[in-house]
Amino acid sequence: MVTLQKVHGSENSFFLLDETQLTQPLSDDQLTTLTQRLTNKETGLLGGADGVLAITDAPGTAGKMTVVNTDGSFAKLCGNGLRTVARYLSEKTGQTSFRVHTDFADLAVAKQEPLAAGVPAYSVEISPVSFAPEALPFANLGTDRIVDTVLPAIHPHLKFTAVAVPNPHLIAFVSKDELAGPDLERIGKQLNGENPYFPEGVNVTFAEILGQDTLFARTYERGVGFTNACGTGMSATTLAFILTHPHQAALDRVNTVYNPGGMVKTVVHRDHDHYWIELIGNATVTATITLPEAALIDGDLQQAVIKQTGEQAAYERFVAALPHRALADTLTEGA
Ligand SMILES: N[C@H](CCC[C@H](N)C(=O)O)C(=O)O
Repeated sequence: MVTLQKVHGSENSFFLLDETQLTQPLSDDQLTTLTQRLTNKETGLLGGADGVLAITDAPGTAGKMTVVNTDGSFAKLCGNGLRTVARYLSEKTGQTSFRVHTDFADLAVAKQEPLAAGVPAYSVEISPVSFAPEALPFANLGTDRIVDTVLPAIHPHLKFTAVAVPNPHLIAFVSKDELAGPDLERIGKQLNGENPYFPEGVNVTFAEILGQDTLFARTYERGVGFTNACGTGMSATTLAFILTHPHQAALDRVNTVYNPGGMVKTVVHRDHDHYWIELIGNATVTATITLPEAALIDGDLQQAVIKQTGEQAAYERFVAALPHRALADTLTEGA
């Protein structure tokens, strides 16, 4: 039998699968097929999800995280998901501070004080960070560095920042009306379909500046579409905030980022010539799913035994008490 978890960070939801339970790890094709099956909002389990987080052994770290978007594409990193993987590995190994392996870096993670009763929290390292065109990749935009830059091919007057953390992000600071308007979806769809600018797609975030060190972020994700939150997106956005609005944000200072699914904290650090971002937020397990290994491999979900954990109620109490809920509630994607 195999047990998966249904998890979320800021209501950005995933199925978490510890592949070390399996007689052999899944192939990339099997993981892609399983992800599309499990996460489908109509035919998947528990109303679907935004992706799958697969854990495998990795020498010298507590384990490796592989991220698959709901469309089956692989992602370089997932900030909200990494917090739930940190919790899973902490509870599995008893460690509270350790590293999780990804193809691009071994990332430091640590258990934090709960955000509220029944709302466990973890901090995770978001890195490596790069503004280089080949890191996103981007091309055909008339520049090899996009920081506070108008990109007429994408929007007539918004100023964008593009950064890989290491998955690709394109960020603009906008008004409240623009945040709720049609442009985010239009740009998200344009740059995640066939296009000469971001050939591998890009996560697009619009953020409203609410005050010093305080943002509201909404993301149209590569490989998913709108989600309630994007951890790497909120991390990249606070780096862009510091670079483009130096009177309202600063390195090594705590930022609060509200999103349709809740809230996270970030701190942007700079070591010599490179940035890294600390992302702190909830790691909630809403259910466990148990089924025979063969049924999992075959995508036969009929046999799945589902147990709710009861944690969602505590998370909803925490979110209900947050400021800016009115704006969030107008933007929440079905949980
Ligand atoms: N859609 C993203 C991966 C998930 C990132 C997001 N869910 C997060 O929390 O960082 C990509 O393809 O780069």
